[in-house]
Amino acid sequence: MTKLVPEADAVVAASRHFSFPPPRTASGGVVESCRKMAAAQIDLGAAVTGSWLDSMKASSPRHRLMAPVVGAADAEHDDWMVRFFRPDEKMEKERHPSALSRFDLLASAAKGKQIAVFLDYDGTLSPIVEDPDRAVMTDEMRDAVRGVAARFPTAIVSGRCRDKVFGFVRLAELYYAGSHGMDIRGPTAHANNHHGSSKVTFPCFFLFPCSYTQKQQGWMFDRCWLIWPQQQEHEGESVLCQPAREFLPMIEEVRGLLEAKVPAIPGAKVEDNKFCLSVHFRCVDEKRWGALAEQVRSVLKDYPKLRLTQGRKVLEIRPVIKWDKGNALDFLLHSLGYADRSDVFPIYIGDDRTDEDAFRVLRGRGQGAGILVSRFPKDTAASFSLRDPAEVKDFLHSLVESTTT
Ligand SMILES: O=P(O)(O)OC[C@H]1O[C@H](O[C@H]2O[C@H](CO)[C@@H](O)[C@H](O)[C@H]2O)[C@H](O)[C@@H](O)[C@@H]1O
Repeated sequence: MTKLVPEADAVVAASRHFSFPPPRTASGGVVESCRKMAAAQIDLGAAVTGSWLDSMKASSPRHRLMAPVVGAADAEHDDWMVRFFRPDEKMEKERHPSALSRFDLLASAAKGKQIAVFLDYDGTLSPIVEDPDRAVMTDEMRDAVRGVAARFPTAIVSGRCRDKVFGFVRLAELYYAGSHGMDIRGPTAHANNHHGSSKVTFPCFFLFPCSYTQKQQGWMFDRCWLIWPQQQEHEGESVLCQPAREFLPMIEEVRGLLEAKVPAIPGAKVEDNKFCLSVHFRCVDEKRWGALAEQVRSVLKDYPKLRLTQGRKVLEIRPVIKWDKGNALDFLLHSLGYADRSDVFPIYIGDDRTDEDAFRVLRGRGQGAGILVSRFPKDTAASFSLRDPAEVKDFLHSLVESTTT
């Protein structure tokens, strides 16, 4: 049976929005710009150089593991939400109000704008569990996501391998950004999609037949796939963006090395996320965390083109290119043709540190809302909060209801 994890460790969230298909660009299109953006942002100093063990402990604070009574944690959370709240002041003055109880704030900010929804997976759409292979999503959550996707461009933005997260979500009408945004693909089905914002402005190798769209009062292309031969995975699959393609052989090599070493630490597990790797230590005795960190370090020292980041009880190994969920959000906004529009309202929901990159993008754009999923107060660039996936589901339903005429 899937074991739910009772604690809440370090988390943060972000949001993203796509409009499809991508706009034409002078530099050769959105894939080319994806390549250039990645190349321009190589982060040579990102490898963890301090104490890995300290960092692992810091990301798993004891007070979160040992919150003595639920009431105490609740009080702390409420304080976090309302610390700077004054009813007459603007949204920014409220610290991280609940996106549910202050749905009115969010709805009024979004009024008249094109909403787009970006969803992290683990800890956001599915509860954190001990076995990463069992982090399934409920049918109720799937229905909620389906409802949102029928109204707004919707994307899953996950650290997982894209195929794997698709296997959990199983909704073909969504955009998927796997491997922390290093593997982005558009929808493969439209399923009652009435976004009303799709315009074909991008040169494509394949165009699907166009159709008359009443809402737009004109002929529109239903769908358009860009096939970039170098990055195509298999026949018929379209890939929008894979900025770390050249790192695949290296990641594969490191995966083999880690899989040979890591099982020596009981409970440790290597997960292949295609353009990145996860080394899980949720089930490792804390006394062995240092040994695990040393195993990983001994492998990575020979790979200066890889860097290490941390998630929830997981060490994440990825290419040194500066490409994260924030870049993926930017890319998708460009792809949707929303990048320069002021009437767009991207909503990004996530629970992990990696989602902060996307929250920051929203802050930088001065658009939309980042919603952090967390039971505990945290430093975050998000504007709103939700406690857990159950509240995320309720929020998604509220979003649909508030925009149903
Ligand atoms: O960006 P995300 O979709 O949130 O993915 C981040 C990582 O999520 C998964 O690990 C986390 O969830 C597991 C299942 O609940 C849990 O066992 C683990 O401790 C968490 O770190 C996934 O397995 C990783 O590969 C992702 O990088």
